[in-house]
Amino acid sequence: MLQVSIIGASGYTGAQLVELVCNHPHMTLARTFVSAQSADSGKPVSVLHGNLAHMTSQILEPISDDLLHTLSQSMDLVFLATPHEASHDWMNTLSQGKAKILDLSGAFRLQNTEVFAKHYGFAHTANDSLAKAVYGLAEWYADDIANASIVAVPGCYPTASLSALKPVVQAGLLDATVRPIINAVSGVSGAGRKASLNTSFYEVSLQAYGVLNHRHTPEIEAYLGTDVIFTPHLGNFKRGILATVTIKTAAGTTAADLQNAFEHAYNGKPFVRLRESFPKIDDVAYTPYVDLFWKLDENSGYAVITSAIDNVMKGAASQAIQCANLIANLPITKGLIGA
Ligand SMILES: NC(=O)C1=CN([C@@H]2O[C@H](COP(=O)(O)OP(=O)(O)OC[C@H]3O[C@@H](n4cnc5c(N)ncnc54)[C@H](OP(=O)(O)O)[C@@H]3O)[C@@H](O)[C@H]2O)C=CC1
Ligand SMILES: CC(=O)N[C@@H](CCC(=O)OP(=O)(O)O)C(=O)O
Repeated sequence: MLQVSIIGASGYTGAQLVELVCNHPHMTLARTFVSAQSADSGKPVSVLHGNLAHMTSQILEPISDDLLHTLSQSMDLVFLATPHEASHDWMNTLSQGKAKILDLSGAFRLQNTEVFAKHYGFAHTANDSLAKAVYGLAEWYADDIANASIVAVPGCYPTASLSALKPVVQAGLLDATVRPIINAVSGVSGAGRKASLNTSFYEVSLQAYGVLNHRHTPEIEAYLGTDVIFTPHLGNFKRGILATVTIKTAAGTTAADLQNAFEHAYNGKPFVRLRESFPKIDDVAYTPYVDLFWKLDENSGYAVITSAIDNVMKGAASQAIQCANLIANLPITKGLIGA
């Protein structure tokens, strides 16, 4: 059994990981952590997340530098479901032992440290760890992930956006002179569990934010290889992302070409469902799937692709488990689909 610890286990993605690890037939949840000063340290994780009540009696422990070192030596897998700064500051210590680290934050997704500093607001100084980090978009970088000691699990919007766009780029069907336009709506769980006015029940409506400067724009561009216009929106629902992606296809592209591109990209990829109509958020909420559908106007060359995911699952925790399965040489579906 793989010995697993989760740091940030009281948050939305951390608690989702607790559930997935407890249900995983090859993983044992050894320890769960919150920050050193957390008001929740000493509490059972199931007191904060009642859906876990039947599943675990794990207590949330306060993390410390000494413990990071211990975990690096004693665990097989450590999941970081923590703020970017915390993951950044801890990675060098955590990654020095045998443990493989799966980081759900954005701290190790961008190899360009200037772009990182501009979008994350602090300098990247964990150079050795950054050099080792592999981007965890599981359907696209499986071989690299399988051999990685540090996985930077993608952001939720980049997962939805790249899943829609990469097949088109890979097949050479994108007119690269016209930037893809991504409009995406996320449920409030995307903003994390901490209380804030913007995400309180009475305030949340449907609104664009981060316009033309969201940190996921450079992440999408880095792993797509082309610039995009990305506009996130906050919606008044709990879980899920619906991304509507408008592209100009290369001259002469047919509907059959697009169909072939998606079928080729996702043949044998059990978490990607190529749908026969436009997916809705309820189709994927609380699941590890990406649902895709598209329509091409062959006259104008414009196509609209819809991508739907659960931000906490495929956009974070279940994608991290996919990556862990790859590292452990287990079937990628283990603990997520079927037995
Ligand atoms: N929510 C989502 O849909 C997605 C989130 N992510 C990323 O995953 C990470 C976790 O997100 P999410 O679960 O939403 O966040 P939450 O705010 O819900 O949870 C954050 C967790 O980290 C703990 N924490 C906060 N500060 C520290 C610290 N300095 N040291 C140790 N633990 C700390 C919190 O507990 P406490 O403060 O009590 O210590 C809590 O357990 C973030 O980096 C986020 O950007 C990525 C993809 C999707
Ligand atoms: C609705 C909402 O606020 N969503 C978050 C994205 C969550 C995510 O993917 O997180 P990281 O890239 O930070 O890991 C945001 O826009 O900041």
